[in-house]
Amino acid sequence: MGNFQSKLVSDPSRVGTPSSETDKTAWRSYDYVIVGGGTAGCVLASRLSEDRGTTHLSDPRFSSNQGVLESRMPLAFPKLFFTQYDWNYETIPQSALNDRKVHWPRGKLLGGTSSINALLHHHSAPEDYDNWVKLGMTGWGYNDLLPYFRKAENYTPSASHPNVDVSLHGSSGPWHTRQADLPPVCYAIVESCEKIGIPDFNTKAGTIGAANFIEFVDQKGESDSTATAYLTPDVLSRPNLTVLVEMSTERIIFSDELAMPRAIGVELSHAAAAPRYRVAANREVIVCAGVVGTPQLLMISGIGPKSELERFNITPVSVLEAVLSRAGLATDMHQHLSPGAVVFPCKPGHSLDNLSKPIGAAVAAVRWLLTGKGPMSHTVVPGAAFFRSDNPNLPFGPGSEYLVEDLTTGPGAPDAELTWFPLVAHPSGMGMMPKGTQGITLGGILLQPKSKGSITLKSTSVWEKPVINGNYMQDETDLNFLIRIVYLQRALAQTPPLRDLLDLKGDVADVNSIFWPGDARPGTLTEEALKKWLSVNATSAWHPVGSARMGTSAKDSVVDLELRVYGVTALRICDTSVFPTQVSGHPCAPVVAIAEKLAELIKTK
Ligand SMILES: Cc1cc2nc3c(=O)[nH]c(=O)nc-3n(C[C@H](O)[C@H](O)[C@H](O)COP(=O)(O)OP(=O)(O)OC[C@H]3O[C@@H](n4cnc5c(N)ncnc54)[C@H](O)[C@@H]3O)c2cc1C
Repeated sequence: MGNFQSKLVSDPSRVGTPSSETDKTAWRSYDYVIVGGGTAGCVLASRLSEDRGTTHLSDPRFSSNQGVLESRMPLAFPKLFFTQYDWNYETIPQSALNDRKVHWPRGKLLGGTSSINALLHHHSAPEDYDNWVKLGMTGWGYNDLLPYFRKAENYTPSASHPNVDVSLHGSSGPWHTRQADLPPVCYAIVESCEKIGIPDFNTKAGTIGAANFIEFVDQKGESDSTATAYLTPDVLSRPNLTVLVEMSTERIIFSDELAMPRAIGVELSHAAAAPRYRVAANREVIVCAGVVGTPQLLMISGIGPKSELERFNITPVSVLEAVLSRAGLATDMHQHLSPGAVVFPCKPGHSLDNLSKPIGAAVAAVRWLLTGKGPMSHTVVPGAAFFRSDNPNLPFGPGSEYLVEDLTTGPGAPDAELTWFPLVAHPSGMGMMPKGTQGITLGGILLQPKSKGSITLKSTSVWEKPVINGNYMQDETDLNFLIRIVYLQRALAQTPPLRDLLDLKGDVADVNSIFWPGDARPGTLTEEALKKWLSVNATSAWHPVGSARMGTSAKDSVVDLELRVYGVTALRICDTSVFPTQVSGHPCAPVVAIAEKLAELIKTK
């Protein structure tokens, strides 16, 4: 479409037709209308516009990723939390988490959550996808997706990481990945992991293992979101691509003239009370609004569970019970849960805690600006160990007494992850601690929790956030997993070479100290105290998926195997909401691979 000089368009009158115009043939039209310029949306916009099909991409309010320094400086991503670039969702009070509301950050700028995330490039376990095939999703196994993981990626090997199996990585895709130079403590942790029985995970030996991550950071040391990777100046200058910003899609419009409703366009606006504009989709509307935005928009547009549509008097277009809603019920939104940050004191010179001093941060920032190197050029959570909580050879200590179920996707897949931060992280993992404190932090992720969450409409307006219920730790097995993770963290800290860098005294008796339970006095580490600590510190690990899942039947899923929404035509979904089940790792590279696969599928039809 169009001859826009501006690469990002924020004036809806230039791209749409006022909603007062009822003659659909008069609406401005595009071949594809992509709702949501997030992680998956940017991939689709870029790939679909390669062949000059017409693409229109929309993203709400806070427009460009350009000029947002914290989105380009790898270590700085937590600084975007609670800002205008974060949707700032939160759950309702969680009874098992001391009635706390849990923050759910989501990116509100081009690139979506890939513009505010921790930059970890991880495929998750092959069995996760092979399990999708077992559930009937032919064509979505690991070997089906691997070419798309590779197609997206432009990996630069590093002499300091010779174990990486490069056959699993692409070398000519748009998305730059690499390994960073990290503080020595990060390598010491990997060595200690090997000593307790968790080997390197970057090899063909499998996804159970420990390593410092490959990060989506380019050769200049800058974060590479899908916006910077896929919407380059060249792509943005394509005459057939219009990227619309500072706006929300308020609803999908369907034609009622056919036997099966057809998505014919969307309605957009700047603000709840602003004028509305319509754009028509000649071929398809593709919703990429993310795990919260997608089910919300579907329900508001008439696609969702009968009871939820009735509750808000929404005219049904397609009744699909699997769109997440159902107030108060645990449905199938998969998520990840973290026990919280366990901090261990360390000897001087081994952590990045100098960055908590303004002068230390300023020197590091200037170094990064001038050279692209130094601590600002890598993520704050650079490595992890993936393991099975039922591995009898791991030193869970007293944690072994807490029973866990096998909820993994296969014998080679992990159910838990132990992460590390080379500094003292705030208890919620998002900030720096008081001056003078030196330490390293071990985090953790329960990868396959038994408790599932739900999303419910609050109103019929996209301008009002929906109700999110994480439903965390409603099943005791989830609590038991977290207890095992904490005991494994303590065992790791006691293992050289990590132990030699730490300053452990084992005498912290105050359960409110940042060094409890990491350096706890043994007698204080009672079951009651640890469970209380977990209820106060456990939090979301930022990976909800599956709120509009793929499946073989409209009875228990929302999209078919080509990501087409059941019960309507010309409407697809492509984002983490379509994951049929949770992956036992990090979902950003998987959703990019899914978007690459869908783009090819659409282009070759
Ligand atoms: C803090 C944090 C750290 C993370 N770290 C990692 C990591 O290191 N590695 C990893 O693999 N995963 C990580 N994740 C998870 C991962 O980033 C996300 O799962 C993934 O990026 C989600 O992609 P998506 O396409 O589903 O949605 P998003 O990227 O969130 O995109 C959705 C887009 O839709 C837009 N939108 C919503 N509603 C509307 C509407 N009505 N109209 C128009 N646009 C709309 C949003 O603004 C957004 O741009 C992290 C997540 C968080 C929050």
